[in-house]
Amino acid sequence: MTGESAFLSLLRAGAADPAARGLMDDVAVLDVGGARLIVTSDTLVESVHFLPGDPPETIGWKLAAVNLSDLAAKGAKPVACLMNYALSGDAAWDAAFLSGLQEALDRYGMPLVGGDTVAMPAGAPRSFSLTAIGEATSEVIPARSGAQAGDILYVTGPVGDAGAGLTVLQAGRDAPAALIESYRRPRPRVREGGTLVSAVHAMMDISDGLLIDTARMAQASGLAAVIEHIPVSTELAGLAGGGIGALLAAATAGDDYELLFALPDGVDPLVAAIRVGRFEAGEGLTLFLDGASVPLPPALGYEHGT
Ligand SMILES: Nc1ncnc2c1ncn2[C@@H]1O[C@H](COP(=O)(O)OP(=O)(O)OP(=O)(O)O)[C@@H](O)[C@H]1O
Ligand SMILES: Cc1ncc(C[n+]2csc(CCOP(=O)(O)O)c2C)c(N)n1
Ligand SMILES: [Mg+2]
Repeated sequence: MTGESAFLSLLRAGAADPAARGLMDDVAVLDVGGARLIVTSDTLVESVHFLPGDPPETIGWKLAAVNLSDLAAKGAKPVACLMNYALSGDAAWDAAFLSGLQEALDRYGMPLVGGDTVAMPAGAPRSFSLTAIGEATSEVIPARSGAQAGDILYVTGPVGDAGAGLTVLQAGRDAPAALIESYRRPRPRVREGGTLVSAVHAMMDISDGLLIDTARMAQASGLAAVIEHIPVSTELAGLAGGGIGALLAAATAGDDYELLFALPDGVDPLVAAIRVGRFEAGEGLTLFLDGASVPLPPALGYEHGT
């Protein structure tokens, strides 16, 4: 057993508490004294989640943003967060990281209320974790598992910009600033999540890629999903073209932090959204683009340890 999904399967076997939602969701949901808290935790590791040369302000921003994105996926209102910080060995770098973190926390109203600080052995990669706490804003908190046959699948924006930004940064090439910005400073869809929460049958954020995250929603819901459209930005189309290779790269790169949600056919999403597919009885994921069936790529998205 090496990969992330195999390890999660082991964890799921022991996740009996209802708050865990079977470890099949973006968050835990805790009933505490009449209130419902939404809790999520994410880690960023140097050379895994960000590049060693990325500006430290953007890494602080991204640590907050990836957690806020999971809260957004449940329509939760941010309440507070805790951070586990490994000193970088460079005080100016640490201060710049904190300024970027604070900017995001101020923007989305999520105060830092605690955490822990350590130093790592010399040469260790930088690594930071944040645990975000939100408050439910709806009676039913959407899971990944609620999609129904006939539902339409939407995303709140195009996919693949961040992945393309990473690719050009890794290659040391020039790229439209928007792509690099998407990679370094993702914008969590907190407002959209709050609007969508009462209408959707299922909702999650796209962190690992449109294809793999759709497959997860389909599996959690006991349905088949058909992807019929892979939306890309004009910047990405300008850089990579609209060929099938470019579209599949966009749908599998991950780091998008758009919301992916299922709505009954005919229901208006009420936020800017792009229709990407539908759910039907059965199981698995199929791709059907421009009226033709397209074989799935070997990897549907990003998975640690594979
Ligand atoms: N080491 C762990 N211990 C306990 N639960 C875990 C662990 N790793 C993941 N989980 C849980 O497994 C579930 C699925 O995790 P997954 O990483 O697929 O979702 P996510 O947090 O939305 O994604 P991302 O990490 O890309 O933001 C979540 O409920 C998560 O809290
Ligand atoms: C340097 C570098 N290489 C690769 C990637 C791509 N990447 C890493 S983790 C992840 C999924 C989300 O993370 P998690 O599942 O841990 O929340 C993605 C898409 C990156 N961001 N930076
Ligand atoms: Mg998530």
